[in-house]
Amino acid sequence: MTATEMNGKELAKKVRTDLAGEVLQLKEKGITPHLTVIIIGDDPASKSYVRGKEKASAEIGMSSDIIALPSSTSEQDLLNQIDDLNRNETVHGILVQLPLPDHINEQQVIESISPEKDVDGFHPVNIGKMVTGNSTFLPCTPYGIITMLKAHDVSMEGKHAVILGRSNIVGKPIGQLLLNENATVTHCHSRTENLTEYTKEADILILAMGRANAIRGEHVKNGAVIVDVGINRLEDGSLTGDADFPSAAAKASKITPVPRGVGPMTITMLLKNTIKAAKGLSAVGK
Ligand SMILES: Nc1nc(=O)c2c([nH]1)NC[C@@H]1CN(c3ccc(C(=O)N[C@@H](CCC(=O)O)C(=O)O)cc3)C=[N+]21
Repeated sequence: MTATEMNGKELAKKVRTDLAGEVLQLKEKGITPHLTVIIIGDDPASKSYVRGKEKASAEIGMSSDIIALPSSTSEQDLLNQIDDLNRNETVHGILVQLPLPDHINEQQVIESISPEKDVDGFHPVNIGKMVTGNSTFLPCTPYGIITMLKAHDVSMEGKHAVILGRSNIVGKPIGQLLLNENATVTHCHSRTENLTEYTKEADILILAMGRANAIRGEHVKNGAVIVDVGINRLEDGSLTGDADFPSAAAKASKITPVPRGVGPMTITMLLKNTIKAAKGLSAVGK
């Protein structure tokens, strides 16, 4: 089989056109959806992602601002900033760019963001709602993946979805969302024995372990749907996924490229969550 490409950049463009319409409607009511991004330190990759979020917000008519703090910022200073943003009614979404410096407790910071402004969907309240299937803010990458699979008519019901990777922001939550779609879900990770026995059985294979070009055609079931969440920067500066694209695409029925796959969908879902926050739909009782 030769796979068709699920192009996230093209789908993102379509979805963002719809979102721009929603922003316009909100603006007519006097509400401009606003996202505040906090970035600590000067990691080039983080800075580039944050610029991407700012640009995407502007393109659909939303407003955003970036609070750039030095890597020496104390945890208390960061918590104080978040507290101000929680109280600021003009701010609808708050995103703290991860990873944080070692001296700051990431979980503490995530829990300090008001669940109603947690457009990343990382707060335990929002994770709990996702698990029970009555979500408010779904985490952006898994939400983007499900949106892509549905847009490409991939049936999930009863299918065996195998996930490689168990991070809090991708591996664990995508498993929950696939389960909510009635897939049969297997989580694999770095300690999994005989990994390829699982990958070869996958109808839907989610690659989120961060190992450049590690999964090749010989590890993939004929006709499988592959979603590649890997973002691996090679020495020559180019970006590649966790799949060895040519050989994996030769076996699969559908596959996402890297770049222009899951990444642009992640940002799109962040915009969608921020608009939802601006509508006040996350507030208790609404
Ligand atoms: N609080 C928080 N929320 C996040 O959502 C978050 C985070 N921290 N930390 C880092 C990761 C990574 N992430 C990406 C989003 C878009 C692309 C993306 O659009 N990539 C483009 C290519 C970009 C390039 O060329 O560098 C693409 O795949 O086509 C990539 C990576 C969000 N993250």
